[in-house]
Amino acid sequence: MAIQKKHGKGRLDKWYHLAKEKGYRARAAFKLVQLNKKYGFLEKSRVLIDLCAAPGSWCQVAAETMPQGSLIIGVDLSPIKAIPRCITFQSDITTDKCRATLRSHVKHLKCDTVLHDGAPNVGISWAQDAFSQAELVLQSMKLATEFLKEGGTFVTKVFRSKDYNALLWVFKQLFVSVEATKPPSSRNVSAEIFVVCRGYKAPKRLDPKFLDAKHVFAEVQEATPNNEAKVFNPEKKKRKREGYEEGDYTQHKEVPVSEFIHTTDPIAILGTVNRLSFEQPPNGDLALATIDRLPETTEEIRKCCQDLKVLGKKEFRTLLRWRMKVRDIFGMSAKAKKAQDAQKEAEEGEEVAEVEDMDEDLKMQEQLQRLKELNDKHKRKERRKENEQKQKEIIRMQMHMTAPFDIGVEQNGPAGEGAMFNLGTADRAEGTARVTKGRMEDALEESESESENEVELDSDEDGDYLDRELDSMYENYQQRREEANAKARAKRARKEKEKDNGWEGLSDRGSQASDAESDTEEAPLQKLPQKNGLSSKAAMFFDQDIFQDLDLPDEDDENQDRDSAIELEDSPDDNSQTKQAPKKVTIEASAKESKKQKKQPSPPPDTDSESEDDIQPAKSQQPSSRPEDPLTQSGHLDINLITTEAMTLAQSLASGQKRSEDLIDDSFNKNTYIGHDQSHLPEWFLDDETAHSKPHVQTTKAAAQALRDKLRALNARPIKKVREAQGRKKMRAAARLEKLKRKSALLVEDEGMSEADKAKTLARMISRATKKSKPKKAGVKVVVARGGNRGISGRPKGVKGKYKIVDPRLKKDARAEKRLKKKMKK
Ligand SMILES: C[S@@+](CC[C@H](N)C(=O)[O-])C[C@H]1O[C@@H](n2cnc3c(N)ncnc32)[C@H](O)[C@@H]1O
Repeated sequence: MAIQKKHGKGRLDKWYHLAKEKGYRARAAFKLVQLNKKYGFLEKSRVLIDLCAAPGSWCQVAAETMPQGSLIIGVDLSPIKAIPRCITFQSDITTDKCRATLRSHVKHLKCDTVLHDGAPNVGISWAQDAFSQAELVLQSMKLATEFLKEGGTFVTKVFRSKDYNALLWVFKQLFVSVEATKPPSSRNVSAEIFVVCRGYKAPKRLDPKFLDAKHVFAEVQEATPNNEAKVFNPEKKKRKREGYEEGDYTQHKEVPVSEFIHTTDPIAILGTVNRLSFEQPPNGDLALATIDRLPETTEEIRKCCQDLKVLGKKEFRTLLRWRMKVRDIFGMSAKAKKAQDAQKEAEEGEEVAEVEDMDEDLKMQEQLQRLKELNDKHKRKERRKENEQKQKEIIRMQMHMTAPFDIGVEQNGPAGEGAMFNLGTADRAEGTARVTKGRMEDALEESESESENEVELDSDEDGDYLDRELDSMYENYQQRREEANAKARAKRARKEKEKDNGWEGLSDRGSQASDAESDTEEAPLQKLPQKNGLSSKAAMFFDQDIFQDLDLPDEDDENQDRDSAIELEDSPDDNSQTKQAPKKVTIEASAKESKKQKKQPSPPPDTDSESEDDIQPAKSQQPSSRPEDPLTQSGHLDINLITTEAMTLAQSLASGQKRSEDLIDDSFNKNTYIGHDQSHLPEWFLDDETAHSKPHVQTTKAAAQALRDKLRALNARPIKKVREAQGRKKMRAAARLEKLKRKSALLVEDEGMSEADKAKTLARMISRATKKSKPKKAGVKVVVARGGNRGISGRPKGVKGKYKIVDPRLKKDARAEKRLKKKMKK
């Protein structure tokens, strides 16, 4: 019998509930009830044998239906709980023992009916797996022929299979009437059929071939079994609707454990065998005894060996692992053999090259590989950091924030012990020129090629291991912050963009410069300002952006430069000029200007200076050449104060609290020029500095209030569209008035008209001209009865004035009607 889950689908059908209600042990009881209803054999029977009777529901039905005092004997592989008026015992119906027991119960009597409802339980217990269904039927029929009286009935279950016809043929030889039927209580999905054989012919002599499976069932070649699939995918086992394998009479296969250990194909054994036995054969097996005694042979292993058919993947793996261990112990594995050979050779005194086990070797290699990768990763990180530092230095140098000697360019030797970026090394490799040209790729290449040296140089001995740790921790912290905070992400992106832009701009400039001076390949530090005999440090200092804006007038053209963006007002007595100051000092404009200048690097400073000794900072651009003029086309200044700081400044300038010179003075502060080398400072420190180390700009309440008022007034203004519409209206009214004036003048001059008519016409014209257009009549609002408005009575929500609720189909229907009419016309 195939295993059926108690709570499987379809299991708890009406027959199940009915059986429970009636007190039958199985729903199968109704199959017999229905068969008997159709053929009526139970009522006539006095002696009945029920083969494969457990749990005993057929016996129950028989006991209920058969006449009082009838003999009912039930036999099964499984134990059957006692049933009133029934004799039951546990036995295999295919054995002689069972036949003998039956004989002992039946004694001299002959049976009226033999029932057989057996089905081998494949994969549950070896004993139940012994015979295929068809063979079991044949066995049961063998018993039936022995115990049935002439005219007796044999009821058996058969599965639809290729053996079915052969079985029927045999039945027909022995019985007068053979009928196959499927009672309603038998599930449709089940392949079972019940064959009711009536009128046993009771031949005096029965050809044994009739009951020999070999002769009855045709031999069918079996396909090669896939043992691995059986072992590792037991759950994928297909249910055998067509009965069970043939030709294998002893389906229960048992092999000694020692065979499993010895075999070269353990999976085949696990897939085909039912049990691995620890039982000693009659002549004894030493290997088996040893395996049995091994500590590796645990209780779990023994249990697994008991019944292989019920094992899962995990258990099979356990068994295979155990086999490997035992083979190692017995010296049967390749590993053990190698070790043995080595030992043997060593004993023989020969020189033995020790060959390590392959697995160990691999493990070692893997470990080494891992270590190497770790090391490489660390090195790569170090290199990246170095390159970043170099990049920063170069940018700073390009921006003239660092004097060459700060980074050791002016020195011939290395820049010192603790220098992060050793240009001396780069110089040796002809890298300085390229570096100063802004060719970062080259510098990177260079640094790559020198990576090994650098790594060595920058070892932990340099004492900055902790710094690096701190840096990496800070990097991690920033990453975490960026992940959690979109603002931080945006800031980072901005920073990176700025970095990129800055670099490109500088590269361009650098490349332009290098183009200009392309003849000299080796032009070290071409961009370093060397003008007017200034020391490179001084030139660098005055080359900063901040000096580009500053137009220090020459004594000659001092008076001509009054139109420059920031005008120096030297004469406080000149009131008119002082009053004009806020207009002339365009804070926003100059801010924009300086920003622009930052973006567009100023052209190289003029070297045609007259005096070589004078400190001659770069001239600022003349107003005419400025891309943005603070004066608009209308001649007004484009002043747009949008920050409190700007407003404060403007107010203080307007009220005379501050002069433009003060502004210039204020712009020189500790944050203006970062002359010192910051390359050694950690990133987290620099970040913090950029965030907080800024000049503090004073703001006043009055400025804030003025800005607020300004914005309020701005907000109170109608929007452009409305203003335009209002203007158009005014224009139209003016045009109408003009027309009226012209007409009235003509009217007055008309002599043909009486004064009364003139007055009338004039009044009409005036009333027409001043007549306001009637306000549009509020129409009826159409509300479609859809969504929340469906089926409502009363005013729909949010609808004011007149309304009409319309059906959503109204429009479509109206259209359809139109269409129909059109068709009809045609
Ligand atoms: C479907 S059940 C029988 C149900 C039973 N007719 C009833 O009314 O409860 C099939 C039974 O056949 C039994 N069986 C299978 N092979 C057997 C064998 N070789 N000898 C005895 N019983 C066997 C199984 O133990 C199982 O209990």
